[in-house]
Amino acid sequence: MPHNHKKQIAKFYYADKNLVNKAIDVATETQKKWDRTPFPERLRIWEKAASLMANEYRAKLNAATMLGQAKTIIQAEIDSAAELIDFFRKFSLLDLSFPLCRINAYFLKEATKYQPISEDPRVTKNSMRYRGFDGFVAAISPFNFTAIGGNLAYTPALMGNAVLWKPSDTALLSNWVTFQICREAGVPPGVVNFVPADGPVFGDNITASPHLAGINFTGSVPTFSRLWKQVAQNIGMFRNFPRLIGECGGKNFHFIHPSADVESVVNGTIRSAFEFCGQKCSACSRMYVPESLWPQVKKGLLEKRSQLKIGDPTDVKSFTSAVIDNKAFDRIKSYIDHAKNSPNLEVIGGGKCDDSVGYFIEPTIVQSKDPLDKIMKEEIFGPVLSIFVYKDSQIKETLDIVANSTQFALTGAVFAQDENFLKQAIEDLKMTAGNFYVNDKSTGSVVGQQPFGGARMSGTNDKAGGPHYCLRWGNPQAIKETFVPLKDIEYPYMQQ
Ligand SMILES: NC(=O)c1ccc[n+]([C@@H]2O[C@H](COP(=O)([O-])OP(=O)(O)OC[C@H]3O[C@@H](n4cnc5c(N)ncnc54)[C@H](O)[C@@H]3O)[C@@H](O)[C@H]2O)c1
Ligand SMILES: N[C@@H](CCC=O)C(=O)O
Repeated sequence: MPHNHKKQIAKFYYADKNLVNKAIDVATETQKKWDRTPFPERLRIWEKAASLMANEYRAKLNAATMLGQAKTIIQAEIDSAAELIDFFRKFSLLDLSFPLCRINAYFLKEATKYQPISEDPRVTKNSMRYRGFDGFVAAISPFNFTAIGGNLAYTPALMGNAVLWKPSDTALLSNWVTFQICREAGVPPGVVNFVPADGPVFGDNITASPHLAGINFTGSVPTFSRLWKQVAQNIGMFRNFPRLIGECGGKNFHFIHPSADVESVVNGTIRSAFEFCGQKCSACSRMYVPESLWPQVKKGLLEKRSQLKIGDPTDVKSFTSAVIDNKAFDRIKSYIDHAKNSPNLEVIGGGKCDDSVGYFIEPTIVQSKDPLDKIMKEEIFGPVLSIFVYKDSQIKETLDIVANSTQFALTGAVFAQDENFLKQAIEDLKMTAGNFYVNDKSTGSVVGQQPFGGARMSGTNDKAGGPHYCLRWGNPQAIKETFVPLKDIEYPYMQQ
């Protein structure tokens, strides 16, 4: 769908301040009833939604993701089929009240089966139950993963919350399809409220409501920082301390050791940097290569890059398509222009940008003589890979630059066959990534296998797709029941 057409549809359906506030009222009211819906019933609905996504609506979801977000066939399948279904099915197997256990969900059950100690069950019974929050949760999702939108809105809902889901302007179609499927599966009206809106209109109004109980955000650092500040400014006004979860950007690295397998390095880097035009928060965007391997790595990267077909996402031969919109096009192009104009930088592959029929940017490789140039430090969120070639004698110093030159800590990878080096690198780079890869690319986490999230300015690291994530949306209540009469106010030592 051409972007300006999407914008027109979006404007037509955008919620204004009054509609956002109406949705808040509906959610706050619905929460009370929804929270009383027993877990087995909620689980049946989630299972049904996953089944609809996996069968009847799989093609529709994938097509919506391809048309709306310009994902190729394989990228759409990874996202709006596989990952979205995994979020629903793996989380829906989290059964808090019945001993239903399946292999994929066993770790979730382990995390939630804890019950407090009851020293003498004839006298007292202690238990813990999970409620939703006393208010509403705002789920604010990014354009780049249909699955992330589904997870942000429906995991809090599974835990008993009522949600306002604000989709991204540029992912409306697939997110709407997800919402419709969930309604068909039986999620009652008012539990998840689909509220397309201008970002600031939505953000300003939810943070002005006393009923805001949580924000489940994925997107850029500036947007999350703004929301956090607004919550802080209004802190005396809320009924709860709103729970803030935010997964943000990255400047993800591939560090190559002289002992690395060059073929893995080349293939892993091309895929990580250029799949979906580098518009994955985990995409490799900076790379550090030793001088001794540079001729082979450079040859491999340039050869593979030149074979990539960039075109219509519905063409099975396309590796990637256009970037998401004109704003992204301008931002990415400005970094490529910077590379073309800077004496420290050289564009060694790609570099062409053409917005005549779509926002097309060639997969671009830039070599930087300066490891601290902004192109090596800032998130670009596009198909631009920046490379610093280091002297083999300066591994330690280069690792230090990898660890401390950006504000982010989302994903990173080291490639090496030398086991002693790997042991050392895992320690030296400990704080650089929430998701760390050894001899593998920095993208492609799978729900339940590599729980996802970064620290530092990359986010609150609550690990979507892992056992702890659900608990962040639960509001546990400890209950003590006493079975013997309370007969006295005197303490035992007074009775002698
Ligand atoms: N860490 C992760 O798991 C992860 C995953 C995907 C994307 N991302 C990050 O997301 C970014 C790309 O996504 P994007 O371009 O959609 O991000 P964005 O920050 O521009 O938008 C995210 C969402 O916030 C909304 N928004 C904008 N201004 C707002 C405001 N003032 N109040 C409330 N909501 C507002 C947008 O409309 C959108 O729905 C990148 O930085 C990427 O790294 C991170
Ligand atoms: N699950 C994704 C990360 C999502 C970010 O956009 C990956 O690891 O590729």
